[in-house]
Amino acid sequence: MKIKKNNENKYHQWLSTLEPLYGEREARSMWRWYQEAGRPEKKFADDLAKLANHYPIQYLTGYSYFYGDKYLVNEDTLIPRPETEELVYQVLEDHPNDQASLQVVDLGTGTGCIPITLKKHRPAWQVMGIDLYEPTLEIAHTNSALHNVSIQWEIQDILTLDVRLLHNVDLLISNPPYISPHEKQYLGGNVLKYEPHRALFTTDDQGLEFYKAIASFGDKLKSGSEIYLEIHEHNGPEIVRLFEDVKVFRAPRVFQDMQGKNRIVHIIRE
Ligand SMILES: C[S@@+](CC[C@H](N)C(=O)[O-])C[C@H]1O[C@@H](n2cnc3c(N)ncnc32)[C@H](O)[C@@H]1O
Repeated sequence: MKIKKNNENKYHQWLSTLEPLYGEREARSMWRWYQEAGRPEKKFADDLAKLANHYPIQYLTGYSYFYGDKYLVNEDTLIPRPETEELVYQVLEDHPNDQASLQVVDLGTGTGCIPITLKKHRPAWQVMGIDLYEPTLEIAHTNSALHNVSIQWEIQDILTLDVRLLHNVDLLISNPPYISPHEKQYLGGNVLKYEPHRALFTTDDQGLEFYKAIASFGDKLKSGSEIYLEIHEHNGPEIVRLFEDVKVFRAPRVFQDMQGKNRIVHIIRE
């Protein structure tokens, strides 16, 4: 009874602090998330102060969800986004055969949410996840162990990728950094302040450097292989042009997300 009363007080404190910042619905859903995470009681005041400062609840509790599954996250990993679930959905939808043994590579893997989900749904696939940063890949590795799937993890720079890795690849997938430096001003404080900038930003003004690198590997991919890319909603035409210019690809298809925004580009190697 005492505990319940204590929890009630906390709940009121929670709502009065977070509702003005996040709205009622979000503040309540964050409360449920917090309860589920089972944080130690003595951390409550500190945790609430962090959340009031827009620290993501996913980093606070150490996990997030992707495609219905739980993933460890920390400040070395981007928090997986719903748009990326649509990318994975498209790949699975286009490749329903769970017996085919395809070679799949995910460039810029973060938590490993893309390759792990693909491997869970298509166990016959051989899947590799690449990232430049060791602490990020450590989280991806732990996530694959938690999900009990076997993925090959590689440290590589996408911009100077060892193209021998692409030799036998059937599906190349990437949600690379695609926000240009001058768009920083439009990002929410929580994203800008706490999520890893190396996962978000490009160094070029158009946010295209990773797509340019991937298009340049084009001739190293085998005939019939496919590329699936998550893109910035404003960059569809430029990215299509980049791949058209290389002349080894069929006309790229652009898919819209549930909000009707350009979000995925699909390209097939001739
Ligand atoms: C937008 S995040 C995507 C993470 C994850 N795939 C997802 O969808 O949630 C981009 C990822 O690319 C990685 N990255 C950034 N620059 C890189 C580079 N030059 N080479 C390889 N990986 C890089 C970042 O560490 C980050 O994990």
